[in-house]
Amino acid sequence: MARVLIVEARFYSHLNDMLLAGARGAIEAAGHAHETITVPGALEIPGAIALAAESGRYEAFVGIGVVIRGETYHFEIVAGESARGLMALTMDGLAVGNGILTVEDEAQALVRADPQQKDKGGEAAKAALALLDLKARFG
Ligand SMILES: Nc1c(NC[C@H](O)[C@H](O)[C@H](O)CO)[nH]c(=O)[nH]c1=O
Ligand SMILES: CC(=O)[C@@H](O)COP(=O)(O)O
Repeated sequence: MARVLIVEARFYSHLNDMLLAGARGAIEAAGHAHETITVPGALEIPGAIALAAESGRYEAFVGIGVVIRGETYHFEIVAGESARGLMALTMDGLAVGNGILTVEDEAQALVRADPQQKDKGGEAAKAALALLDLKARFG
């Protein structure tokens, strides 16, 4: 049984609740354990995963969050840099799934957060577990 750490940026609680339900459901369906920690925003997710990875307590990680475009360039920074940070962790050999929604509006977020619709939380968890399987195969 693997221990999966979910790192959520709780910027929109109702959306995160759906994303977390999808991610947790996927992890439990695969027979693994999960723990969740919360950070202020998506920009803090990669750093939190890096810190947690150093503990050696977890075999896989899932980033969960929602970034909705506002009026300024900040959307590009938060969306792009959180994704870049997670990709850097993956390229460094960690099993990381990216469940950070980067969307234009809440309607787009709702469809993607809902486990009964696009289930991006569950998708991210499955991606992390797929990388964990590859680590076992190639490790
Ligand atoms: N606007 C959103 C943010 N912004 C906050 C940043 O992620 C970060 O916490 C801050 O810049 C301090 O470093 N975060 C989200 O997760 N979603 C947003 O829509
Ligand atoms: C993605 C964001 O940072 C966004 O929510 C911030 O809104 P604004 O660009 O209007 O400050």
